[in-house]
Order: sequence, then structure tokens, then C-alpha cells
Amino acid sequence: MQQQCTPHSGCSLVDLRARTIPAAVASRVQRHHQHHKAMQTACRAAEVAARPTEPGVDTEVLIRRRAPEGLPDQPCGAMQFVVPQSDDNKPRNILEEIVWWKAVEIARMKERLPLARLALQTKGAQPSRDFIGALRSAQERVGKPGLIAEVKKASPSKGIIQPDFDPVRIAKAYEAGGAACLSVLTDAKYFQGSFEYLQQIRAAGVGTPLLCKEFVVEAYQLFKARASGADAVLLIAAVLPNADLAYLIKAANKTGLQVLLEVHSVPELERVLRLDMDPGSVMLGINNRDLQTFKVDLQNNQRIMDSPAGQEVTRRGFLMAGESGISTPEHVAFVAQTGCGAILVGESLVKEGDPEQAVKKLLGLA
Ligand SMILES: O=C(O)c1ccccc1NCC(=O)[C@H](O)[C@H](O)COP(=O)(O)O
Repeated sequence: MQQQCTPHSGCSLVDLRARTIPAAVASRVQRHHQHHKAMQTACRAAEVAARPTEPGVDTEVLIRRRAPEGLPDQPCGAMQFVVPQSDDNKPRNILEEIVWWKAVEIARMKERLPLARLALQTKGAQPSRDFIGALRSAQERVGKPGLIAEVKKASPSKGIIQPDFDPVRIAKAYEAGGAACLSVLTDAKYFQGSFEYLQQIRAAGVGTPLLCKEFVVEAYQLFKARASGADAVLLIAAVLPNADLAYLIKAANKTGLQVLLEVHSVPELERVLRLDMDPGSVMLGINNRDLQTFKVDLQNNQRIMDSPAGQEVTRRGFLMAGESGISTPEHVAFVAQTGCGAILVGESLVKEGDPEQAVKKLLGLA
């Protein structure tokens, strides 16, 4: 029996699994199929993102979920296919560029470690801890928003932030300074992060719950996060339509991960509030960094929290985090008075030589 692959981008390799074939060829074909499946997933995601939406449903997905055309030749087993070049085929902002690259990155990760083997690794992972609970108790204890301190070496907006970057040393210092939770960037290309940093921090005995700060587009990344020791994962509303969010929240919670669901605007918040979510396993975040200009505007936090959707967040008992550009105790107080019970801070802490002191100073404990 011969089975033709469903075309994803002009690829037409034939399925030889039902024939007797040499092992080397079989393994090449298998690799092709893994890659092919990843490409189909990426194509399906792109179709979902490009689908016209009913009025009021799944609007405001900022980015297009298409693979980058920066790689004209994509390896496809023995075959190659070419994505046609056009101006419209260029990323319109950094988030789009990052997410397009993810499709390629995930396909490569799956070639090295197929999902079935990765899923087994999550079974052996250390038990997950209560990320949202830790933030709430810190807020109650200290009377200030619970701090998620970010282990961040570099960023697209600033380049290298901390050249002397030791993730374990920084994580321990944040914990000693009073951070309730940590966020660990795992994106390699744009933030010089790594899933290994999560593993190293967890293995070093850091007790504060860990957020995997990744650009998640597929459940594969959730398994990777859990297998690496994360307790929570970031999902970005600008990247994911509600159908994908519903699926990924469920998958994350089933894997043992809580979710920080991030919005940038009132329409995004209105949209995600249409999801059926439990404040015990999902918290929300407002990212105050404009992804086109990289400018940070804390007034955005106020605008969103003052909106009817912002008030609904409080009424429904969701913990809300203010994110990006927070660098002084005054900023912390400002974000707190908008109604946020948590803050996520990276650059202003990580760039300091003494991150423990930096945390204490930010929280007004020094
Ligand atoms: O930090 C960036 O330049 C950036 C660019 C594009 C997408 C996301 C980006 N940052 C991710 C974050 O959410 C921040 O690392 C986090 O909010 C902490 O921000 P900061 O305290 O300003 O480092």
C-alpha cells in the first residue's frame, strides 16, 4: 500500500512504511514524517490564524502564525521545498518573527526528541509547585505585589543585558532577596535563554516556583517546560486565538503547569475573558511593552485595569501581573494601585551586579 503525504508546501514524498525497506531509508522516511507532521501542524496553525472570524469572536490576534520565508530551502527528508518570496511574507513585528521561527525550532526539537519520548520525561519530572499560590501569599505577607523576577540574559530591544550571566547564581540571589517566583527565558535565538537553565535552577535547589518564559505555539513546548522542571508557562494572547488558548490551557493544566496568560490591550483582555478559566490555575498579565516600538508605558496598565474588562478580572478573582519596564519602588506602587497583585520584572534586576540587593531595593526591603 502506498500513501501520499498530505501536501504541506509542495512536498510529495511517498509513505513507504508498508514496504520492506533498508533501515537507513526507513529512518530517513520516519524523520521526514516527523518533520512533515510538524510542518502540517504549523500550516494548520497558520490556517487557524488566517481564518476569518465571526464578529466579536477571536479578534485581535496580532500576529500571523506562518513559517518564516527566511529559510528558502527547508529540509524535508530527501526532498526540498521552497517557500515563495514576497513582501507580505516578511514578519511585521518582532513577535511575528519570533513565532515564525518557533515553527522551525520545534520541528528540529521533535527530530531530536519525539513527543512520545518527551512525554515520558515529564513523568519523571519533579512535582510542580503552586506558582499562583506563592504570589498570593507573598502579596499577603509583604503587602506588595508578589514579585516574579526574570532570569534574562538578552532581549530583542536591548541586546545583551547581563554579559556575566550565571542563571543559577542569579536565581539564588533573586530568591534570597525576596522574589516569590522566578521567570526563566528559554528562547535561545532572541533572548539567549535555554530550557537547560530551568533544569539547572531546579536542580540547584531553588525553591521558588518557576515560570517557563517561552513563545508557546504547540503542546510540545508544554511537555518540554514540565520535563525541564517548570511549574507554570506563559501563553500570549497576541499569538494565540481563543481556540488554541483553550486547548493549550487545558493541556498545560493536565501536564501540571499553571498558566500566565498575557495580554497587551483591552480588546485582548475582553477576548480571553470569554474563555472558561479557573483563577486557581490561570493568572493574567498585562505586558506594557509595545511590540512594534518596544516602548514601555505603565499607563497601559492603568487603562486596562480601569476598563470594564479589568474590573471583571478582579470580580472573577484572577490574579493579575503588571509586566515590563518596572524599575523603581514607585513603579511597583503604581502598578499595585491599578489592581495588580503581582509584577514581572527582568531587565532592571538582572543588569545589577548584586541581584539580591536589587530585589530588596525594588520591594522597599533594603
Ligand atoms: O524584552 C523584550 O525586548 C521583548 C521583546 C519582544 C517580545 C517580548 C519581550 N520581552 C518579554 C517580556 O515579557 C519581558 O522580558 C518581561 O516582561 C520583563 O520585562 P523587563 O522588566 O522590561 O525586562
